[in-house]
Amino acid sequence: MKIHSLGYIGVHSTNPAHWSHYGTQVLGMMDNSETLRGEDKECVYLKMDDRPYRILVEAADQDRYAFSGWEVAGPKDFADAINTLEAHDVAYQQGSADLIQARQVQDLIQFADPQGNRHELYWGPVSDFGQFASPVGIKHFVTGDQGFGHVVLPAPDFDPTLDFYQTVMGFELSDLMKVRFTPDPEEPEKRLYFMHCNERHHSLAIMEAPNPTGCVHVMVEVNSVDEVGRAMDRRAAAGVKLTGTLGRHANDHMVSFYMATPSGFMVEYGAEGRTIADWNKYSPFQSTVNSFWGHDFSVGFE
Ligand SMILES: Cc1ccc(O)c(O)c1CC[C@@H]1C(=O)CC[C@]2(C)C(=O)CC[C@@H]12
Ligand SMILES: [Fe+2]
Repeated sequence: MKIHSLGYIGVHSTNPAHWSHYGTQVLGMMDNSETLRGEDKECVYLKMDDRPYRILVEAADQDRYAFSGWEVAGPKDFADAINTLEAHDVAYQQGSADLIQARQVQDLIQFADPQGNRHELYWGPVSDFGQFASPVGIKHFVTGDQGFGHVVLPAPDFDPTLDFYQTVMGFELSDLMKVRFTPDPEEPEKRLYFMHCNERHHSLAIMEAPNPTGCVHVMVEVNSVDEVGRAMDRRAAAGVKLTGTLGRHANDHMVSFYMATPSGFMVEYGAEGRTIADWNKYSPFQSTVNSFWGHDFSVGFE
């Protein structure tokens, strides 16, 4: 299947109002819930560009990442995607009219990867082209054809999950890492595979470790390093936990830091990520370091 981009993410929250405050005052997005909320008076829609929303927060009895929404470019790619799922015996659910209305798309299906990570696939987002006006003065998030950003999902059952993303969903490998989480040399290395579906270096990564929050992190990208610095200040002012210090990644060249979200997983807030215009000229590598500099994750365990 041919995926255009990561369109939106869904999170579950025991208190969606926390996400409204976090989304507007820390992330710097707009709360577009008043316009989009239907019957569900609790859910929060966060807007970061000309789309009506890119983060959807649903009230639930658990704080966790809920689903990734993948966009395909039109009805033909949508039909092709369904054929591919059927050919691989992947169970999927057709979205109801109510769900399609709530998501503001033309058509939508839901399915899970072999690990149980939930996905939605849709085409034709509804847009009123309402301008993005950040409550904290961010010029713009880097989205468009590169999509929302990226998501890192847990995949302790690594091989079938990797195969699903590459063979069924059509992601291609950007690069990979083998990570040791403990100093114990007996402990086998865990794989971390970065994959792409457009010019963004990676829209998806899978990590060979469980995560009770349903997600390792999601990344959003702003237009300048100064904007990352201002987000660091807002993070500190709001008393949000820093989980990874500022650094520049070796693979996608992103300058970013990591912090907690109200639903347990982390958000990576970055700028200056590179794009790959021609993947035919690119060759995947294995990196042995996270970053050229920075990105100390030990602060998250303090
Ligand atoms: C290494 C790397 C490259 C590009 C990225 O966008 C990116 O997020 C990362 C770091 C991924 C990852 C993490 O999020 C949590 C802590 C991790 C698991 C590590 O301990 C190594 C890689 C880290
Ligand atoms: Fe990341």
